[in-house]
Amino acid sequence: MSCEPDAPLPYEMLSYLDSLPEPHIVCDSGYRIRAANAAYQRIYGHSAGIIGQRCHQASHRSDIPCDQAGETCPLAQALQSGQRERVLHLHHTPQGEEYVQIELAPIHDAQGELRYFIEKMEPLRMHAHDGGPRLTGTSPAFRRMLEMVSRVAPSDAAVLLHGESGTGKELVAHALHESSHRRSHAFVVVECASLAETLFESELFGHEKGAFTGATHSKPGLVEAASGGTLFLDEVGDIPLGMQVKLLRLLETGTYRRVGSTELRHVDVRLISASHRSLPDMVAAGKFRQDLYYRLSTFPIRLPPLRERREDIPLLAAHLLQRVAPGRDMQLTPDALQRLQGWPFPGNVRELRNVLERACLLADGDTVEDGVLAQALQPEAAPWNQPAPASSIALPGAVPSAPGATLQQLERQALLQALQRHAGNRAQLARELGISERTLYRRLRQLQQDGALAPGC
Ligand SMILES: Nc1ncnc2c1ncn2[C@@H]1O[C@H](COP(=O)(O)OP(=O)(O)OP(=O)(O)O)[C@@H](O)[C@H]1O
Repeated sequence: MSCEPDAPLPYEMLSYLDSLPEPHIVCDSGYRIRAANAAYQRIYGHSAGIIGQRCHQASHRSDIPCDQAGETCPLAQALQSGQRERVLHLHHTPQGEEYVQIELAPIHDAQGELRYFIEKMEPLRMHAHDGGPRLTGTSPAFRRMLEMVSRVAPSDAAVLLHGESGTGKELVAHALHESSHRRSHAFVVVECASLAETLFESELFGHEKGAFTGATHSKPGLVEAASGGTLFLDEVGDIPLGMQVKLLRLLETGTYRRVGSTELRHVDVRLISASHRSLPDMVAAGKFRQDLYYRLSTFPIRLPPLRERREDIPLLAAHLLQRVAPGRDMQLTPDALQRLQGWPFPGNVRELRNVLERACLLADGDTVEDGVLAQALQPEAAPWNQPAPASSIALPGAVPSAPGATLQQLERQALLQALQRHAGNRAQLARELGISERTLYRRLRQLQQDGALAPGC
């Protein structure tokens, strides 16, 4: 533990802090850093330099305390409340800028005087694995969402992530798992939209040998695979009604039965679910059980669409350019960046990623000029703006075009036209539309149910 030499802190306190695995610092009420523990030195490696500095200088490179710079300051809050305070801050660290969960505890002396503040710092894990996509953003809307993530991550509460397609729900689910005590166990994704009703139960709960035709051996389900870890139900609104009651039982009792077995099994999983559809509306329409909805949404988190956090586009673009063109050091010109910031992005971050990937393919060098970007944005716009080609194959129940058509009808028409252009290539079609393959699958299934598309198309 390193500590300021001319005013030694109680040895017992320093020795205790050194035994803790998380980075801790000790501050006085004048914001001065008095000591940093061994974990801090191990992780941040520059503790000697920060002793004697003010905490806002060390973490924010700011000469004024956080609360005077428009941020929440846990030390100022604790001075007022006399209690433990928690906040999420964006810190400068030797590894770059990093979101850190801060828990600050006030320490009193024998006379009840407030003497010190012990600050625990835990980085919020923003990606599923090193080198993988990383949750990126600093806008107020993004930070509000992240604050919720950091609050609920350490608990076992069921979290419901809701927001438009492409806003990063799966990425946030990973961040929740990685920032929880379950991170050394499995994170198992259940793609509810792509599981046929007949398969759902056996996929989720597993089955015994001979339970149904083709069950040649017994097989554990996804719930079992997630034991001790996190089960992520993506597009939870697509769970068949008949299955919802079984899921409810799992949530309420922690028990389930494999298909073809009477044996009741126990499992310990944390549940995170996601939906781009409004579950309360589905409850009102009788398509989703209310009791299950309440059970899943102990802690709901809304993911803001990209249009509510346009300030994040430059940072997101820089991050995504590295991902889509590794090793090329791609940059956008100021004009191109401005064009990007004016784009509506109905497909959110996924659409941004696709546009940038196309732009990198179209650009010859390391710079994406405005003209190239405009070209890259076209395929995103094309399905919504182009009239139906004259040679369009007549599909059963094709919807009318404007005037008088509703937005929903136009969207369906655009999808049918795009489908003709990409016959057979669903992945390419999904990329062009800026939606996930799962979302595309759902939309196609809806068209088939409505009779606008022949089954099997
Ligand atoms: N804040 C973010 N920072 C960096 N990348 C992001 C962010 N949000 C989303 N992405 C990227 O955008 C794409 C879509 O994200 P993701 O699949 O998590 O969205 P989703 O909301 O689950 O979509 P859907 O509802 O269609 O399943 C992914 O490539 C992901 O890495």
